[in-house]
Amino acid sequence: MFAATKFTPTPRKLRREKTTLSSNSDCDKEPVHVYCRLRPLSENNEATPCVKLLSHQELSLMYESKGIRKEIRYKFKHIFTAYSTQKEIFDHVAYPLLEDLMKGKNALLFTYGVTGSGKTYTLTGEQNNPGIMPRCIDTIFNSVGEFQAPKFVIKSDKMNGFEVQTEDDAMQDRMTEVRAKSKTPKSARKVNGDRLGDRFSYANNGMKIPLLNENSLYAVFVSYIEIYNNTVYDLLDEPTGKSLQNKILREDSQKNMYVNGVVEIEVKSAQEAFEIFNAGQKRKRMGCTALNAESSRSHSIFNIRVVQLEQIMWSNGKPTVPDRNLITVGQLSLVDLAGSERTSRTQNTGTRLKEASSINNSLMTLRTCFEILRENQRSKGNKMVPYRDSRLTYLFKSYFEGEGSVQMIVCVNPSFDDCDENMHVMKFAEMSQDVKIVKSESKNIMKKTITRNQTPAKVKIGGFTILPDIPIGKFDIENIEEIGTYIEKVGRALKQRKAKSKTVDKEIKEASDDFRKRLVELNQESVLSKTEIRSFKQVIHKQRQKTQNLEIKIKDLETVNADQASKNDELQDVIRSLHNIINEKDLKLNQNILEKEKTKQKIALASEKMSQELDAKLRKQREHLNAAMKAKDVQLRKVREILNTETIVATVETPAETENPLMQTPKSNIDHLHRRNMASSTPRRRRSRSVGDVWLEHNSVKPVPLGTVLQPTMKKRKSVTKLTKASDITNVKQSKYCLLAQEQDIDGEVETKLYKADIVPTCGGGAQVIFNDVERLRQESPTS
Ligand SMILES: Nc1ncnc2c1ncn2[C@@H]1O[C@H](COP(=O)(O)OP(=O)(O)OP(=O)(O)O)[C@@H](O)[C@H]1O
Repeated sequence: MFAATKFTPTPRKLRREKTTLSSNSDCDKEPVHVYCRLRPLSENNEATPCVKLLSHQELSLMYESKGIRKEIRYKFKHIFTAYSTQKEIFDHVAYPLLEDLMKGKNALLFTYGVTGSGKTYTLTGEQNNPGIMPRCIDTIFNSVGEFQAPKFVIKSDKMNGFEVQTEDDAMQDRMTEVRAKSKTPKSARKVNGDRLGDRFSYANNGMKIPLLNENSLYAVFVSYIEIYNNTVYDLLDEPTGKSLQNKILREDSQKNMYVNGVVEIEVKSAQEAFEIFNAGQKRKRMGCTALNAESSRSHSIFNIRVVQLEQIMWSNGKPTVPDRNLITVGQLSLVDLAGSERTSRTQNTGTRLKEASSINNSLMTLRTCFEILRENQRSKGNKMVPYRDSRLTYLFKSYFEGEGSVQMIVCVNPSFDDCDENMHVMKFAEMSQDVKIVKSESKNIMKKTITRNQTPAKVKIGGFTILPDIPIGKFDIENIEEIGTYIEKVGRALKQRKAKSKTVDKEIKEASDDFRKRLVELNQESVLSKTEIRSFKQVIHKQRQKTQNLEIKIKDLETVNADQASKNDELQDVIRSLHNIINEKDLKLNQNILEKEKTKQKIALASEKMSQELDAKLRKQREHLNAAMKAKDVQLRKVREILNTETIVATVETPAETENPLMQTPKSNIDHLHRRNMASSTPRRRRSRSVGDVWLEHNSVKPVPLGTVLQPTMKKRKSVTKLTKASDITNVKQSKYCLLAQEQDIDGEVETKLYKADIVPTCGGGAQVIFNDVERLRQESPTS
């Protein structure tokens, strides 16, 4: 039964799907590199593009919103213009990935963009203008050249691992392949190996990657799969019937995703690789849409794996695979994503519509995964990344969660028709640049090569064929017959010895060969063991160094800790003394508060006493003043009574005064009576009872001239328009007050009112205004 060691590439740390948290520090990570490629505008497009290049790393996208032209800026690692060549893109983006690949590192490169934006053109290119993939193949084969391992020494186990077998076994496999080929009719020779009928080629770019280790042999493997309507198909698989069988995705023991049972072909030349790619390309689902005559309807993934077999022995210019060797595997996945498309633009229906919705769904999941990864990395969160929502993201999980470089080329058609979709693409691209991926490390794995029929070399010690002895006879020297018989015996023995000596020689030669072989084996084993020991020693040395560093760090930390502890003690002392000071201050403060309280109480008592005394004094003074006021009021009343009596007397007794046209308002009932008596005999006249008085005439507004016959007599008067201060009234010279008011009645006639009053001084030094008369002067038109 076939027996071989299995190798699974680059073991990575165990990862949980749910988390992005790993022990890797940020310096072990690098962001997703995002490049942008602008394609030339197609001839039937408008002359002005919707993209303006600002620098090699920045562009602005013009768009219209509510009739207003706006622009948004986006930044990329590098922007390739419509004039950039395929070679420039390869040199800038893919060549560094190939350098890593040859060192056993992993990388994922994918093109992303709107349908028809140039993703396939960038990745595959055209026969006379090859894209990234053919250039990669050429560069790999130019580099490995004569350092290729004989075919089938390394074999894919179709489970993401490799088997290493001896040259003899590899030779047997090669013979089987030749026999199988000769039996297969030419028409049926499709993918595996010979595709002579399909001479698909690209011009060799002549580029090389300097090899690090010339004691290594290399084997290049390719596989080609597509994800169509969220189902995985192997494009290099033989179709069962008309269609390809769908494949399932699996995780290997190292938690790396792989396509179960995928056909992985060892290719020995670039030409062979192109033919295999071309065969797969023919099976890839393409379709004609309104936006692209050759639109990819699926996501396609072309995998290149370079396996490096180290510690090869060279004898007579030929490599020999030893029993044990170091093996390194690097993987480059070139992914041509199907383009996002809006049904409103493509007007797809039926199958195309289903394809479009599946494409858009998987791209949406890719965006969501990136968003959550970024969010988790930013907030150190642990949100579930929905890799399993789409086969595309599930397959790439190893890259996003594990190790490797992830690079994206965003393809942009700068037509205004694509503007809206380009905006979404660029938004995603910009966001992706924030996602960080753990850098890939090349790792060597020690592998033992086991032959299928392993029979360890045996060293023959002893047990050689024994030569017959030469008989020693006793005979009589004179007896010739006895001598003859003895000679015959010796001759026979010699003959036998001679016959057997060849066998013995052969046996000795075999034994010495075995011994030499065993010695070589032991030597090889000791060399390998020495290498192993050396590598173990290196590991131990590194570990020791790490331990020493850690010990130094621990010591440093302990010192820092001790310093901190002493500082802490000092600070505690300071805190304690501060507490004491605070307590003392608190005590003083409390005493002060107590004293203040006492003083307040004293003041309150004193002020209460004083206010009581003042109240008593005030009460006495008030009583005293009230008594004085009452006495004065009595006196005043008496004076007023006397004055009133004098006025009546004066009005009755002075005849001359009856002719006086002065109007005087009667004050008492007596005066009224008197006036009524006079009305029948004398014309209605009024006069002031105090001709000599000084009037304070208060005209708030300038009065309309009266123009009447009867005029108020105020010989001595002081006219004011406003009473502004108390002295206007209290002036002792003024004894009369007259307020003049005019108003118009409904007929437009003016009525003048004179409100007359006495100004009586009060005992407090003020004055009382006592109104006692109103004179109305009213003019009436004879017609009214
Ligand atoms: N940089 C370029 N220079 C010249 N022609 C280009 C360029 N990019 C794309 N094209 C042309 O544009 C057309 C569409 O390109 P391509 O098929 O690569 O688009 P795509 O993004 O892969 O589309 P889909 O997502 O539909 O598969 C092709 O005819 C291609 O030759």
